[in-house]
Amino acid sequence: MKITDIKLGKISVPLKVPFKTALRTVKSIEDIIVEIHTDIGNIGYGEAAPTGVITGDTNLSIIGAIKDHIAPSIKGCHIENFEELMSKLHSSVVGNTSAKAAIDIALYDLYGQLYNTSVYKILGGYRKNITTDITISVNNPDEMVRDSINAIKLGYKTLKVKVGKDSQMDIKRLSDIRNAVGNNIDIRIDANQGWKPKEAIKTLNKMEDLELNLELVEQPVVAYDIEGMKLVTDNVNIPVLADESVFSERDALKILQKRAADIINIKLMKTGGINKALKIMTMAEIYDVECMIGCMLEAKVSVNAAVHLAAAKKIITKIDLDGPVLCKADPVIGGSTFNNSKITVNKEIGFGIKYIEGIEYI
Ligand SMILES: C[C@H](N)C(=O)N[C@@H](CCC(=O)O)C(=O)O
Ligand SMILES: [Mg+2]
Repeated sequence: MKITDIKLGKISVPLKVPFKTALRTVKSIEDIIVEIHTDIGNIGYGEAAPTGVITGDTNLSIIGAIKDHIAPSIKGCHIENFEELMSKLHSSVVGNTSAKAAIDIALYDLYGQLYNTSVYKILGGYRKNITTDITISVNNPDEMVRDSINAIKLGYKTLKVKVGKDSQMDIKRLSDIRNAVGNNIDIRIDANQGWKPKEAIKTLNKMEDLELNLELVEQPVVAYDIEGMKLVTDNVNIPVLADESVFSERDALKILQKRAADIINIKLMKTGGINKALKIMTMAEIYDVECMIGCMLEAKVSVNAAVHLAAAKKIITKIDLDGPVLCKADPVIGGSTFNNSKITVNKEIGFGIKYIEGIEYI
């Protein structure tokens, strides 16, 4: 199965409500779709999300990286030579992890098609069903309480509450939400790099004193401050999860060796796809550290790939794959089933993506 062409397009999918974090506010998903075509008519689908404030990737940089660097290095190659393809993909250009993720996903799709097997089975086939949390955007406390109650009515048992804009107000946000939802709901919080290390320690210890019963705190401090994150990890009881601090295997190794965080959040847009994510998971296994699998604001093509990875691997114990359920509509035909918090991995060959509505080809 030989790669003959790589086509690119854009999709635009409005969100149900604006998505707000300490880093950005977004009203719609504007992602790049990749189609890798082959000489025998198979197509592999991938998706890249332009999360400039986290990955540095924009739609124009994604298009440029694929057109100018990645496509020329993999066109004409055979899917059978998968290891070689991965090596060419990752050495074609530095950085550009979202562009690489889209290509990696499309290549895994074709690899599954080549061997007539669903990707999650090739990767390990650990389980068929997973349960995601849902993000509660950072807003005024009343709005966040309302959004939390609405999420619980839909059956969500875990809320991922965005904080990090004002630590005093964050304590009120969390107190109000915990009061409103009771103690049977898991609450994890994500500061998206918004606090200073000492501020994070003070805020998290206060939240503990108030018995807010938080499952974990995600990326309390700025991504590059590994010492600061370790300081937080060593001085609070709430488990610390490294998100923006871990893109590469080297980043993960540093965090693991220093014991700077308790859990690692793996996202395909940070690792550059499944192949690199697998290496981070193996390191986490060696250090006996659990992993979350997360997503950026992504539609179902790339989130479906993350579902396959999560379904395949035991080391992933926490799921944050709510991208598709935050959207007003789903333009992707095929793939896993998203029924609010319940996700069932699909069994079709490859990733099972059949068609994507409304692609504007570039
Ligand atoms: C969408 C997911 N629940 C999430 O919060 N992901 C990121 C932020 C993604 C973005 O800004 O697109 C995270 O920080 O965990
Ligand atoms: Mg995060």
